[in-house]
Order: sequence, then C-alpha cells, then structure tokens
Amino acid sequence: MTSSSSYYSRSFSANPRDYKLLEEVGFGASATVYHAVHIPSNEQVAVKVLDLDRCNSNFDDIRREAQTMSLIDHPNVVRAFCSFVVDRSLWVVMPFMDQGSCLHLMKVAYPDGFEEDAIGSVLKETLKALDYLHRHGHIHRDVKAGNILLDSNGDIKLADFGVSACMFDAGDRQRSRNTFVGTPCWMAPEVLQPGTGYNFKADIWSFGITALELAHGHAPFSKYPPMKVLLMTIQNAPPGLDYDRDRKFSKSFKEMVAMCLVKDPTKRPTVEKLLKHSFFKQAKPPELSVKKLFADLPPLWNRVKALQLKDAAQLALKRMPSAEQEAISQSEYKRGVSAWNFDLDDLKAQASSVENNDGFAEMREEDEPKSVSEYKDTTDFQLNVDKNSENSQEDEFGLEVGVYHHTPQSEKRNGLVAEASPSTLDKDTGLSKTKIQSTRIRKTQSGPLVPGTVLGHSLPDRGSTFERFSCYYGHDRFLVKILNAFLHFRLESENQSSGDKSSRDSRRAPNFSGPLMLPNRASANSLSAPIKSSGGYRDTLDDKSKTNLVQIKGRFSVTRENLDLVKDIPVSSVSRRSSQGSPLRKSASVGDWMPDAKQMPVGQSSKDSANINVSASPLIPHLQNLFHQTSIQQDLIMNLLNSLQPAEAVDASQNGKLPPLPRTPENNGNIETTASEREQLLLLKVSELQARMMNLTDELNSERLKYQQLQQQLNALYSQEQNGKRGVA
Ligand SMILES: Nc1ncnc2c1ncn2[C@@H]1O[C@H](COP(=O)(O)OP(=O)(O)OP(=O)(O)O)[C@@H](O)[C@H]1O
Repeated sequence: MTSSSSYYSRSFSANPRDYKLLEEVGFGASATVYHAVHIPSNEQVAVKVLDLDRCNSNFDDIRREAQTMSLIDHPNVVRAFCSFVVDRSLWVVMPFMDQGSCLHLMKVAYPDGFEEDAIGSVLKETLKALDYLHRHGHIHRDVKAGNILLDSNGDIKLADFGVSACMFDAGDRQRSRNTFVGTPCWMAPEVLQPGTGYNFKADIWSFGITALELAHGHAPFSKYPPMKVLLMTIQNAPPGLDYDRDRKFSKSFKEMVAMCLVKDPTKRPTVEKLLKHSFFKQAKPPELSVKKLFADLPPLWNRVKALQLKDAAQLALKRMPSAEQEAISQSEYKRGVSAWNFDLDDLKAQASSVENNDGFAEMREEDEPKSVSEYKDTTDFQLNVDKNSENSQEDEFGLEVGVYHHTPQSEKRNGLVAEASPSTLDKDTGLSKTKIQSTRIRKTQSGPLVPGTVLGHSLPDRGSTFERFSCYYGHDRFLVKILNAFLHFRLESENQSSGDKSSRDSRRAPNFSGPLMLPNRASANSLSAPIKSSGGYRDTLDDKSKTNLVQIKGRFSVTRENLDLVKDIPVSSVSRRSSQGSPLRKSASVGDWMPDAKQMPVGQSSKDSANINVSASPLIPHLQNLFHQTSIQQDLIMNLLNSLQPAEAVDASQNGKLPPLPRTPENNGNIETTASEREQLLLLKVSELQARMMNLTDELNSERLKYQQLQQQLNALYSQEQNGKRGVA
C-alpha cells in the first residue's frame, strides 16, 4: 500500500486510459467511487466518477470544486491529483483511503458507534482539516462520518468538496452560501432557516452532529423524514450527549459536543478554540486508537459487497413500488445522502404519518434533544412550542434550551401546551382496542406558546372539545385523526411562520420543495448496490427532473412543478360538497377553493395574482409552504364536512336506531323518549361540528389572505424587476 505522503511526489496523468477501474468502494448522491490503479506508476488510487447529468451543480461549479481540491495541501484533507471529463462524467483522481469512510465502518462493524478514544482521534484529525479549510476561506458544508475517510496507516482525511463554498468568492458563488446545501441531519439551523445566510460556523454544528454520529452509530433525528428533521433542527433544543444515557462518555466529550451544538452560530467556538479544548488535548494518536478498529476486517471491497447484498436483500423484501420508494427514501436518508429536496407527495406522506399520531409519539424516542431525556419516564407527554425562539434562554454552558421540548407533568401550566395522550375508544364501535391520541390544549409555565388562533376558542373549550371528539365520536376514528392532524399542522405552520417572520427581510430563501433526488440504490454512503427496477423510483425522478428542471443551484433544483404549484393549487382527491353557506368559493383563476371576494382586502385582485412569472422570486418557498399548509387544511376541512353526513348516516343505520345512550334512572330504557333525546343530542353535536368547521374555515381564509399578500409582494417584485429591465434597455 502506498502511503499518502508518497503520492504527492508523483504526477497523475489526466488520461482515462491510464487508469484501470477496479472495485466500486463508494456511492454518493452524485458520484460513484472506484478503487483503481494508475497503470503507468502501478499506484493504487481512488477515482470518483461524477455523473454530470446527476449533479445538481453546473459544470463550472464542479470544475471549480475539482480545482479547489487539487490545490489542497494538508494531510487531513483529501486532495484531487487531477480531474478530467470522460463522456458525460467527471473523473477525479484521489488518494485511495483503503478503509473507507467512518460511516461505512460503523455500518459494517460498529452499529452503535465507536469508543471514545477512537472518536477523539477521528474528530481531532477532522478538526485539523477544518482548521486548514477555514483558514483558507472555505466552508466545507458537508462534514459527516460518511466524508471522513480512513486508511490502514491510521491516516484520517476529510473528503468531498461537492458542496464546499469559498467565503471569498463573489457573485453567484457567494450567493450559493444562501442556498440550501448539505445533508439535513447534519445541517445547522441557520442553514435550514430561510434567508438567514451562514458562515464557517455551520461546519462547527455539523462537526458536533458528526461527533454524535460517531458516538451512537447514527446522526440525531436520522430516522425521521427530511421535513421533520428540518423542523426539529429549527424548533427543538439542540441534540447532545445525554448525561444519563451516554454515561460511558467523558464529561469533556459531552461538553465539547455541547459547545458545538449551540443554535446561535456566534456562540459556537471557532475551530482554533475547539482544538484547545481538553477533549482534544487528551486525544490519542490515530495509530493507537483507530487502527485497531479495522484490524480484523476483510478488505474494503468485500465489505462493500456484503453491504450491497444486505441492502439489496432488504429491498427485495419490499417489492411493492410504494414500499420500495419508501424503503429507498428512508434508507438513503438514514445513511446521509446529501442531495435531497422536498416534494408535495413526500410532505403528504408525512402528513399521513401524522394520522398515526407518530408526529407526537416519535418525540419520545431516542433522538430527543437533551432537554427532553430527563422527562423520559412521564407517560403523558406534551409538545411545547415556543414561538419566541429568538428569546430562548441559555443554560450554564451557554446552550440554548427549551425551543421545542417536552415538559414534565409536574410543571405549572400557565402557558399553552398541546398534549397528546392515549385515549380509549367507544367499546361498541369495534375499534375499542385501538388507542388513539386525543389532543388537548392546556396551559403550562412555558409561556403563551400557541397563538389563540389555533382554534379560535377559549382554552378550556378547546381542550374539552378535542376530548369529546375522541370520546363521543370515537367510532369515527378518521374524524379524530383529521382534527389531530390539523392541530399538528397548525403547530408546525405556526412555528414555521414565526421562523419566517424573523427573516422577513431576507432576499433569498431555501426551497423546500421539488422531487426527492435520490440515487437508485439502497444506500449511498454505505456503498450499496444499485436498485435495478424498471420504472422504479429513480427512473421516474430522473425523467421527471430532466423534463421539469428550470434552475439548478448547488445541489438544489427548482423544477417546473415548483412553479406550477404557485399557479395551480393541487386539486384534492377528497370529494367536495357544495360551498353554499361557506365563505369558500370555487375560484376560476386557480381552480380551487378561495376565500369569498368580500372577505378579501380592498384592492386585492385574484386576477392579478394568477399570471405571475415567479421563476426569479425568492418568495417561491414561502408560497409553496403556504400552499402546502392551506391545501392540507383545506382537505381536512372538506373531510370534516364530508364526515358530518356519513356520521349521521352511520348512526342512524345502526339497527335503524340512534346510538345507545347510557341508561339513567330518568329514561329507564324508555326507547321513544331516549330516541328523540338522542336525536337532539346528535343535532347538537352536528351543529357543534359545523361551528367548529366554520372556525377552521376562518383559519383557512386567513391563510389564504396571507398567500394573497405574498402574491401581491411577488407581483410588486416582478414589476420592479420588469421596470428595472426596461430602464436598463
Ligand atoms: N478516496 C477515497 N477512498 C476510498 N473511499 C472513498 C474515497 N472517496 C470516497 N470514498 C467512499 O465513497 C463514498 C461516497 O463518496 P463521496 O462522499 O465523495 O460521494 P458524494 O456523491 O459526494 O456523496 P455525498 O454527497 O452523498 O456525501 C464515501 O462515503 C466513501 O465511503
């Protein structure tokens, strides 16, 4: 094996014929990495073959990345010996790191993570790499275990400049620092937040997440879908090492991680400062701590093959196309693929997962932020949403706390908390064994967190009504789910919009929509086998993304669908009843339900907003978010409306009678009296539901108005742009 230092004395030719590609040793979002031999010198190298059609970056960007890589000269950073174009791909020749990435090693042999001494060495070497990059004005932007490579000598190098950005660049390149680039689980909150921009401190956050990844075998939140990760990263208290669960790790390791995972980037240490931390002062040389990790393992390519087979077998178990998609998506996501985008279908799938109440239930699990873990024992858990995240407090280590966290039962309740608790359904319904979660709202000390607009009722009312939904209408599980889902989305959208408010002045924002761009294999950084399925997920996406691609920026693409979305509200699959008596009306311009004109602000024309060239607009993500939220809410309302009729029908069809009332001494089982009483009760409930539906409709309208206002802003921006162009002409 050639030591990496001897590589530097050699020159590697930029001719594909001089390289013999051997085994595949890695696969990422846009590239396949091969173990190869440089024939003239008989040197082992790695050749990264970037599929230019699969890259979301333009060619100049990619070439620049390769050039940057070739200028690198640091023992802890993978440099490119040379790069050249072969057909529709770019070959980058690099030193071969014969033990692969830390992620791969964990997948193969350390699913629960490494020991602390190995982690210390790996992190220290990575930090040296970051120190070098930051000093030279680079933000890496994709620090993660999958990009930390090891070789048999114990050398540790940071790889993958696919998304790095130069802080000294100007123009387009500089702007890319305001784009949405990286891998969601590792991305700093400021990177995920619309329009805030970020700097090299984003790497410190990712470094902290990588520390957790190495300690646990996976990154925090890695089991959640992207949208949830995004929300959790922005809203939750930062993740960290738990003082109880992670007892095996030292205090200094925990403190070091906590220093990196502070939401306010200005409070994160620089690399220089971090290197002086006691954790790194104690770190052992990699030869002592890291080499032993792979001492007994077979060669890298055999491990890669084994993982490929394992992943292929797992996927073969899920033959159904949708299950396959889900498996690919989950698997890719968990393993940390960088290129990803959101898609309405994806979001809707997440919405449907809310039906199973996992939106709440998941929060109990292992990836909770550290502020949560101490409340693990509470059976009744609460979701606490602090709208004033910018006012979040800091603990003694300068850590932010309590942005979006569980609250212990014992806490005083003078603020508002949405509580999800198990509830048993009506025994007579056949669903009596099924537990669902009713949603109650009540006060907690954590402050006035959920605005009163959630349901437009006094708090005790809201609480009791939701309880009644789950008990009285226990037979209509669907209805309860709708209401729970609605509340969940309200909470999420409230938090999102509060995030939006804080960045209202921003000129650029990341886009959370578009197809989920995933490679067609089970796992990327885990080096798995391609999934060869005709008409499979990747194929579909490829075609779709090729035909629809409008703009490519970094790893994020804007597709025509994104734009169409602004013009065409997706028609819900839910059948809709007449809007008579509802403030909603069918809109001719957008083909869907719109607020009644008389409820619109003066001077606001829906016609104005119909024909907008939005391609250049930074408002697209906001509009998409609003559309998404409102269309889901709209569906919920329509479901609610629809459910009224069947509910009555079902009730009446039970042996031709109304549902049984409890026997009381008064009615003494008198059928005639109870029947009319029950009728009245049902009518009452129906009108109560209708009233609630009207409230929901009001909220929908106010969302619509927000959307209209955004459209107006968009119009104004567009005309400004047009005027500007005319002026220049
Ligand atoms: N020089 C190398 N030697 C050995 N293995 C490598 C080398 N470079 C990359 N790999 C392996 O290939 C995998 C994918 O490489 P890389 O991360 O560069 O691709 P990518 O498309 O940029 O991936 P992503 O964007 O998903 O991180 C790595 O996780 C690693 O396991």
